[in-house]
Amino acid sequence: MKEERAEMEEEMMQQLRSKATEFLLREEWMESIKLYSHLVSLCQEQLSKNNDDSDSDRVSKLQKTLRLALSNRAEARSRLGDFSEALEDCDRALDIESSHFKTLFCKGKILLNLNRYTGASDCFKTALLHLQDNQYSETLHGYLERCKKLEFQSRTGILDLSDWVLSGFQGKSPELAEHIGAVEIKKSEKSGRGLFATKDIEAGNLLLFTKAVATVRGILPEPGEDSDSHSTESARLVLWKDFIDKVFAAAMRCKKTSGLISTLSGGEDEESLSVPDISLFRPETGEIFFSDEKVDDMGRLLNVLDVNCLTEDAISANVLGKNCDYYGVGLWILASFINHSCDPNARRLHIGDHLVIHASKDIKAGDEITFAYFDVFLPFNKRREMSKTWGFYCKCKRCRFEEEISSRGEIKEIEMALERGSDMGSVVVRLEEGMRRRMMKGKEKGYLRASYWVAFSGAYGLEKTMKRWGRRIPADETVAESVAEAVGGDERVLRVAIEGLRKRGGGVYEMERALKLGRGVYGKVVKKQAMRALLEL
Ligand SMILES: C[S@@+](CC[C@H](N)C(=O)[O-])C[C@H]1O[C@@H](n2cnc3c(N)ncnc32)[C@H](O)[C@@H]1O
Repeated sequence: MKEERAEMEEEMMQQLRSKATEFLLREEWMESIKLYSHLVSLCQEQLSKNNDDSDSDRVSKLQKTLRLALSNRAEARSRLGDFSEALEDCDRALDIESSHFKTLFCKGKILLNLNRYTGASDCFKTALLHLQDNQYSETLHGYLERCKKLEFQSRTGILDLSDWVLSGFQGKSPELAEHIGAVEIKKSEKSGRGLFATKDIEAGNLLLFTKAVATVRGILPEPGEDSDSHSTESARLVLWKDFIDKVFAAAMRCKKTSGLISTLSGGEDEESLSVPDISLFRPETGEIFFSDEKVDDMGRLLNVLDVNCLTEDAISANVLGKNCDYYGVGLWILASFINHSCDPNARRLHIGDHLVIHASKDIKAGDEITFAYFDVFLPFNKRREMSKTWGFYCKCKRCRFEEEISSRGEIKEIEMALERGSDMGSVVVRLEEGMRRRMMKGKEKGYLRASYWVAFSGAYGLEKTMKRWGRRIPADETVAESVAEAVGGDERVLRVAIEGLRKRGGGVYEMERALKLGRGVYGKVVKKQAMRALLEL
């Protein structure tokens, strides 16, 4: 009787196993997970019943089936991006057979996806030791190479995208690691928390690079002949809805993601928010217990996204590769702790779904890291309006200085001349002479030149204007450098500097100056030759 039942149970398990495998092979992951889960329960039930069974053959057969079910369920779960649960399955399968090739391979791929390069590498190495079929050898070596490259990037924060840039951004964007440099989260004098440097950082060096929780991209119709602002807005709303769904799904799939999202500001009283330890954001920190997870509160999630999302085409960002043709929005968790300044010391670069943040000026240990939320090449009053739409008043050094002088007659005259559409050359001359009279120096000059950048670029761009005013206007490269030193450069400043360089037929020294400006704008992500290609030099 007992034997008969055992036979029936065995047959049932066989059927389950072959059906589940069929779904797995057909890539019907959900169905196969369902059946493997059933098989796992049956095996566990049988094993507990056979605890004291003297039939060791049967116990070992059951263990084998359980190991197979766990290993295959891990594969299916990982294909759905359910990495935490897939990892648990792998560990359980490896507890049964620590050298099981398929499970080691699957676990390695999962750890690689979770940016845990050393753990992934260990799995691939152990899998190589237990390789029975040489056809996998090349694949495993390929994975080991990838782990090595990504671990180096992650540890050193050094990227070299030269080949990709020199190929004209052909193919997919390069695979990037997660890197958190010399930074920490602390209370900020601006509001709530901010990101701070823990070491001196040279301009161009990378502060962090990180993959988005989710991104969406699309082409927004330009308001014009074929569409109006209403259709642009509806297209944006469709993308936004898709984005919310993606963030929600990512948070539901991974407890760590959901916990980290819950540390972000939802625009409430920021002073009351706690300061999370930077180690929580490191990929090696696995599952974490968060006491106040609030991600299933849709209202709060929407507020968090509203406060923390970044658009790729912002003026303070550069986009490399094909994404620059799209409107893109994303959520990058650690970058969300960076506050705004009109006198920023960092910029961002978008590569695929990665955000790369670099120092756009030299940063001292203890300084707060800031980037611009909006265009800071605008006069003080315009910037104030912009920061108001973000719900704060910027009180950075530059704003404090410009607020103080904003009521002066000469500033008012310059603004009126700009409004009247006066000759840009005369506006620049008026500003430069005013600064000379007031004996302004260094950064103060850079601040005002950035604020009235439109006048400078307008003047440099018109031969007629330069003929008339040229002798009373400082050289384009001098202005570009003083602006970059004060508020960090951007592509517009670079363009003016490079145009000037071209006109003068630029020597080695001038070329070096342009490359230095380029490193401030793009960061040190390419070697010299590729930087020249980026700058079209
Ligand atoms: C992306 S979060 C930055 C991190 C935020 N301070 C925190 O504690 O989570 C954006 C919010 O920070 C605040 N913020 C950013 N820059 C600021 C600034 N310069 N002055 C005042 N508040 C600022 C605003 O409340 C803004 O909505």
